[in-house]
Amino acid sequence: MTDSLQQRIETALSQIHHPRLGTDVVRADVVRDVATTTDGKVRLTLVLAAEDDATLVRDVRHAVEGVDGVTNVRVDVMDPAQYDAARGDKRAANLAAAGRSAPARALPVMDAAPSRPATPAAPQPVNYPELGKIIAVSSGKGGVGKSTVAVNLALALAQRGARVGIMDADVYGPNLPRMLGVDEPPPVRDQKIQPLEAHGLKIMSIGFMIERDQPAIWRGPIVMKVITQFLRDVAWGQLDYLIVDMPPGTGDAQLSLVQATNVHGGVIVTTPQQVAVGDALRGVKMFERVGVPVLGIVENMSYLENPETGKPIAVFGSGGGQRLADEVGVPLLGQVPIDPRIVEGGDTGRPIVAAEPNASASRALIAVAERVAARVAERYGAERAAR
Ligand SMILES: Nc1ncnc2c1ncn2[C@@H]1O[C@H](COP(=O)(O)OP(=O)(O)OP(=O)(O)O)[C@@H](O)[C@H]1O
Repeated sequence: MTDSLQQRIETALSQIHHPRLGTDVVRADVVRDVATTTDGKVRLTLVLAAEDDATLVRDVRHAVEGVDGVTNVRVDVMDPAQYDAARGDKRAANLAAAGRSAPARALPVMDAAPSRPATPAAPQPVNYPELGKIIAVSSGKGGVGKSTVAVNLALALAQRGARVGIMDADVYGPNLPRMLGVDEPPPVRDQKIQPLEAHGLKIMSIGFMIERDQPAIWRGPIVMKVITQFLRDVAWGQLDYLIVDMPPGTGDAQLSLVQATNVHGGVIVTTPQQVAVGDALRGVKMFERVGVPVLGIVENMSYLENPETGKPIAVFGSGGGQRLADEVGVPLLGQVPIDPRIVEGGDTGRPIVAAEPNASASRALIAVAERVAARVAERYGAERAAR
């Protein structure tokens, strides 16, 4: 079983091209130490040089996540020198075993800063009252439409008259600039970063800070620093909601992001297939572990609409989102149909709720926003007395 899982992983990885080395990542020998468990957990090390494109991290993770039988993926990123040091330095390993300063566990990294010692301690959550209610949009797996839901949820809340900011914490694939049609370095005034604005939203993205295709390897501590900076040093003004587009997955990085501040609610995005393999459930558990109330589940790509009758065609089966919601005792916030205009709008900076407000998908997303607002109001009071 383990062997065949390993083989399937290798086959999936061999489809990923390594641009700098001109071959696939398996032949390029940059994926090392692939470890699997019988329940489908995978851990591997990706060796990246400073000049490599960080999107390789996401591609590798997505490829492994897509392998049949895989339930959880963890990718540790190291540069070649770190890898050699970590593998060759027995003295450091012995020290670590003796409980003294452990060797640096390389995590995703940006820039060529010297490696820092070990994983950072869990940060103390800081309150930012001016940010309003902080809502983290997450998913157990990549590619389920988490960013799409985050962006359209933010827009629909703004259309209801709320003051809304949206922040992209997805370091491996910051999608917000493309999806919202804004992409320039944010200006800095009075030592505050000014968020960009589009469609009535204030927007901050890690994507604004790095050049497209710029070599960027991300390191855990730096990611945390960027997130803290986004919360603390951005001139958001007074908001009613800050929507955070989280990195996909349910690992330590996600937890520490949620621990940087008091998150008021989590929204889990899933597709009917992901419900079946339990990724969405893990997403719910992740929030529960750190005491973030789960506002509900959004089932995305739930069905296709029959173009003639308008009736739903359940391509991937139906009822999964509702069953999961019942199982974990949270509401199903909505079922968003498959609509090619979502892809088009995402690529051209015109999210569907803004571009086609009457489409079924938009109506579903607007209803999600209404339920989110209602759940938040139930828990914490109305978004603003005057509204
Ligand atoms: N309901 C939908 N109908 C059709 N296409 C959709 C739908 N929802 C999302 N998509 C498309 O699926 C792709 C993945 O969506 P998105 O980037 O929002 O997912 P994600 O979970 O944030 O992914 P990542 O792991 O890359 O961050 C995009 O091309 C998006 O336009």
